[in-house]
Amino acid sequence: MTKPATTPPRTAPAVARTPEELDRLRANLGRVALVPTMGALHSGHRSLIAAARDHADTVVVSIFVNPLQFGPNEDYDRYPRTLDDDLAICAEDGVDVVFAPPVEVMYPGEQMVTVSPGRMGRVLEGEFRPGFFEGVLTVVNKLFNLVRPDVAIFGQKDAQQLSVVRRMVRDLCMPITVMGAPTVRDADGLATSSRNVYLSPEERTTALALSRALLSGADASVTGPVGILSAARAVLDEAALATPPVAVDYLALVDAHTFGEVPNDFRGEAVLAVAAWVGKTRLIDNVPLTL
Ligand SMILES: Nc1ncnc2c1ncn2[C@@H]1O[C@H](COP(=O)(O)OP(=O)(O)OP(=O)(O)O)[C@@H](O)[C@H]1O
Ligand SMILES: CC(C)(CO)[C@@H](O)C(=O)[O-]
Ligand code: BAL
Repeated sequence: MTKPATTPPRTAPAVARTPEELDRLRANLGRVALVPTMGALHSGHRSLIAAARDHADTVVVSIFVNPLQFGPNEDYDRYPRTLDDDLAICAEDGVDVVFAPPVEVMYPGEQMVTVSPGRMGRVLEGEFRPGFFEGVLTVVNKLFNLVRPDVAIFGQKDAQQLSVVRRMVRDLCMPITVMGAPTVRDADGLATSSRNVYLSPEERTTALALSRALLSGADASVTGPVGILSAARAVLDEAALATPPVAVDYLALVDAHTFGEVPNDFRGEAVLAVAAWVGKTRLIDNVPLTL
């Protein structure tokens, strides 16, 4: 006789919406891991939650679409908000606490004091999204102060964000370990992202050029920075002629620690990063390379 398949019991996470509710849950948490998110959870977020489980006794997921990191013409208003589905995923993945504050709780008045990312935050994403990293670091700082995690997990998919957060923790002596988790991709290579829901089927097909370009660059890694960039650029140039086209904001090969562009004789950890528009959707992707 075969044993019937059993599904593990689902326990709904405790949900806190205010710092006070969070404080009431604080007793006996042991080692705490925080996974900061903007919700609309997908397989990428779930991999961060799994990594958090491996490194802590208590997993806290924050869900907050942070207005401070969106520019005036960006997608703050239409960003997907799917809290009920997110809570079901958190229950399935054994998240202990979800911190989902309303905007008034995180920003009760004018945010006069903010965190500056320095020059690392002014290139690539920082150049195309002015104020973005200042908004990210300010909210991440608030989340760290409210949740007080021992470890915080961020995705390599947002490689510059991961590096800038690491640098904030180092430069401001914050007692937190920052961990990076690898990029999760769909079977066709597209990095999973909450914004992928904006893509029409045709746009999604075009969008595959981003991961193809990165793969092509990585395959050319023995040829050095110039060869890597021209291999990736060739794929993107072709995709610029597709219907609908890919419109590139940047393609860059940068030092993984400083996000400065690498010289041709560079040796060390690098990141080949791309940001591009497909229709009205802006996508980013990257691949880490050791040169
Ligand atoms: N495909 C992925 N693989 C690994 N980590 C990911 C992936 N997508 C997002 N993350 C990580 O999840 C965390 C929360 O990101 P966020 O909620 O902004 O999701 P997102 O899918 O990146 O959304 P967006 O579409 O806004 O870029 C970040 O640390 C981010 O790097
Ligand atoms: C880190 C973060 C949750 C801050 O709002 C956001 O930038 C994100 O989801 O990557
Ligand atoms: N995933 C980074 C958050 C943002 O694009 O606003």
